[in-house]
Amino acid sequence: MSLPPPPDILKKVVRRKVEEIAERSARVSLAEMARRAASAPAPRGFANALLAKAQAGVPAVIAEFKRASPSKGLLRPEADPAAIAAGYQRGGAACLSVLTDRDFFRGSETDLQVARAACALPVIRKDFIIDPYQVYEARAIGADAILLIAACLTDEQLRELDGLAKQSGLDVLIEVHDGAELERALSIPGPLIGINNRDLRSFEVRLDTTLSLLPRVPPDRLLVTESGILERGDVARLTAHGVRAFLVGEALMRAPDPGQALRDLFG
Ligand SMILES: O=P(O)(O)OC[C@@H](O)[C@@H](O)c1c[nH]c2ccccc12
Repeated sequence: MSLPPPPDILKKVVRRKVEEIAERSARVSLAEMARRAASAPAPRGFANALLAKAQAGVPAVIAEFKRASPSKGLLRPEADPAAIAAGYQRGGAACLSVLTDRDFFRGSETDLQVARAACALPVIRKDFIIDPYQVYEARAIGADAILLIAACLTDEQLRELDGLAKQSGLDVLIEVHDGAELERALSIPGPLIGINNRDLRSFEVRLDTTLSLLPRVPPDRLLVTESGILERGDVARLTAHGVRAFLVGEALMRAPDPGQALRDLFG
């Protein structure tokens, strides 16, 4: 895993997504996917689960199921989503995040469905969502929320996908990495703002990304700090600056017992 990253993995992933969406909508039409979305079971309330923890003064943690990533290679390729999701719930997670991208993260829709069925936690579909088709698909497979990454969407796409998600009953986590993206995200109403400490273009991770943008996040938004939270010191540093919500993957997925690792990190 010491190879340098491709110059812009985000572009590469988005190019592949465009192909993937064409393949998928040839198999299951947009209209059919919209029907499946409309008949999916009621969402579990992703944003509310986070807000409840944060308001209670305990860290609101989104614990992530991730088998592999372009930046870290294989983390736990044979992991069992049911066992890990149940462990995350026992470990005190507020919510679950499941990577569904296949080609870059070795995830799948099935991983999300299996993980969600094994616990009572609300689940966010972690993928590169660029098209309404994927929003319906998220709802159809039972997701309670989706991630929208500002870096790969125009303002118009952000608004359209956000609106469609909310109409479908999904909560939305808008992810930003710099001040310009934060301004764009703040123009869209909603309780959650994700700040990704990892630059998806270079893979560089700096917790200072969160700390430097934090003063610009209004108090009526819940800031979710994402990526690179590896040890208790990281949590302490962010908490000391008022951060109340965390998205953590690698540190948990690499541990022998991910649920216990969650407790150790935040307990
Ligand atoms: O494994 P980490 O460093 O704890 O990071 C988790 C999560 O933030 C990361 O997986 C992530 C954040 N935004 C993304 C967008 C796409 C794919 C993955 C991500």
